[in-house]
Amino acid sequence: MQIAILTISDRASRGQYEDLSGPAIEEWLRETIVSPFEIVRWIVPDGFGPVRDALVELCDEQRVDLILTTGGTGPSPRDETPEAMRAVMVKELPGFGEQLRRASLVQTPTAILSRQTAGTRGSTLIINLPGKPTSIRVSLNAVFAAVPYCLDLIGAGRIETDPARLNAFRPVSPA
Ligand SMILES: Nc1ncnc2c1ncn2[C@@H]1O[C@H](COP(=O)(O)OP(=O)(O)OP(=O)(O)O)[C@@H](O)[C@H]1O
Ligand SMILES: Nc1nc2c(c(=O)[nH]1)N[C@H]1C(S)=C(S)[C@@H](COP(=O)(O)O)O[C@H]1N2
Repeated sequence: MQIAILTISDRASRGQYEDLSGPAIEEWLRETIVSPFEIVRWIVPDGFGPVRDALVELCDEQRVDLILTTGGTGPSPRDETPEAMRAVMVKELPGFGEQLRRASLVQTPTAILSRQTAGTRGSTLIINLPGKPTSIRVSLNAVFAAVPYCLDLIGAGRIETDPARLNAFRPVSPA
């Protein structure tokens, strides 16, 4: 089971500030997932090309099971994560974006500015999170219960979570 964390930020990619969002995602995953997994961490600048190329390579060459992106989802001219997602995803899962924006609205009225979404390419699930480090926990807490079953459905690796932190929901199919 390989999980990629893709930080999308002009300034973090240039070393102008320390990437705090990628490490916040890694910390949350290490606290929550109890089955074996490896983490790959990449940082790319904003913009369509770098994000598209990173997503394609992580899906098609590295064959990771899950990609969590952070950043580039807003309306600023350089925010093109959703455009790159549209070029890369084969199936969009719009429920992720709906739930993520709803959960973040509790923190900030500007949550609706995020155009974040999720989707699959082959047996990889890609989920977008906003760039702000403080958005990470609320976002992952809001949607991750559905992630292990989604990975089962697309033929990706299996994730078990610590039930004290998060109950992964897997519907029981009738015998
Ligand atoms: N990976 C990150 N690590 C730490 N702080 C971040 C990160 N991404 C975003 N931020 C913070 O959140 C703010 C708003 O995020 P946004 O994605 O709009 O970044 P930005 O202002 O476009 O910066 P950048 O030039 O890095 O892309 C940033 O100004 C920064 O303070
Ligand atoms: N939980 C949470 N969600 C949030 C925010 C935040 O601070 N916390 N910032 C919002 C803002 S101000 C913007 S512009 C969008 C897009 O951010 P991004 O371009 O860094 O992805 O996410 C929104 N979602």
